[in-house]
Amino acid sequence: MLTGSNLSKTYPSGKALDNVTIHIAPGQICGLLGRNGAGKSTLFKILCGLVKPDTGEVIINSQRPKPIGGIIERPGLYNYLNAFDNLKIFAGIQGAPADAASINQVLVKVGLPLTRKDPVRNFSLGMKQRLGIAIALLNNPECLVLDEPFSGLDPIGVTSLVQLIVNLAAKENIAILLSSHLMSEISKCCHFLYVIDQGRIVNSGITNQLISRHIRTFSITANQLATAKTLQNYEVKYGINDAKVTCDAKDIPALLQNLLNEGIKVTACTPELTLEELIKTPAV
Ligand SMILES: Nc1ncnc2c1ncn2[C@@H]1O[C@H](COP(=O)(O)OP(=O)(O)OP(=O)(O)O)[C@@H](O)[C@H]1O
Repeated sequence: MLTGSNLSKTYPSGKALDNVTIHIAPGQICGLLGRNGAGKSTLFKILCGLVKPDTGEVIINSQRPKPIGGIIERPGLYNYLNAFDNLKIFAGIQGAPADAASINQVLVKVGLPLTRKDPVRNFSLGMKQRLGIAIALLNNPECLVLDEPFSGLDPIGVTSLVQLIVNLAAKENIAILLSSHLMSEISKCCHFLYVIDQGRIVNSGITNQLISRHIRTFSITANQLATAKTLQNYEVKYGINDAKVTCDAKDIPALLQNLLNEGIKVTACTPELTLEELIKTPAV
């Protein structure tokens, strides 16, 4: 169990964290959502013991040799060495088993091929992220913190990293905290979400509940939507291929029926949620 309790931090540039409290249970994946400069990295650095908070404390109940491991900003790698040698060096630094079998086991755990013997400077961003996670996993930590793990990855890279994170939480029973400013990516793998803005937690909750509570925008796809009379009763933004309609979720069945009555066949109706909405309208 990882608990950050009443954490505050002020830099000369201003207040970066303001009385932040978070909890993450073993096997749980928590997402920290926030815009640039919201305080995500500062919180991660405090949790990892890299920055001292002005007030508050971090408590990790752990029987494992390493309470917490993680990647903050980018994984720090020796780019001129291969993945195996990177892991061997970090295992030496962290006092983790550095024999070939143990290193290969970690490579397999994060889905890196044992056959790649070339320097990691040749690796794709996704592979570098995996190697960073492998280094963080050395010594079997209780908690894993990943700062913007999906940044720069293509959709296939995101999907496969999401799968890795989900597997790690479930199989290794690790408490995982990851940050992002993108709703769609973080909502795919997190059990619980915290929303941070200007250093404060402004919203939080079980992911599904938080999302359904705040959805007010639906993307509707159909032919001839621009001429639909039904939509004249709603706030609508027309896109090239869809119309974004603002309304309560309970109004959607009637809206779709009215469109059908007009002869407009809806082919997709997708709920949309932006970070701005989660920041703007906190939970009651
Ligand atoms: N070492 C530092 N010295 C001075 N100010 C800092 C320092 N680190 C962070 N800050 C400031 O604290 C605030 C929060 O920064 P932080 O990096 O924690 O945000 P973030 O949510 O991680 O942003 P991003 O998504 O852009 O990485 C920002 O205003 C930032 O400029």
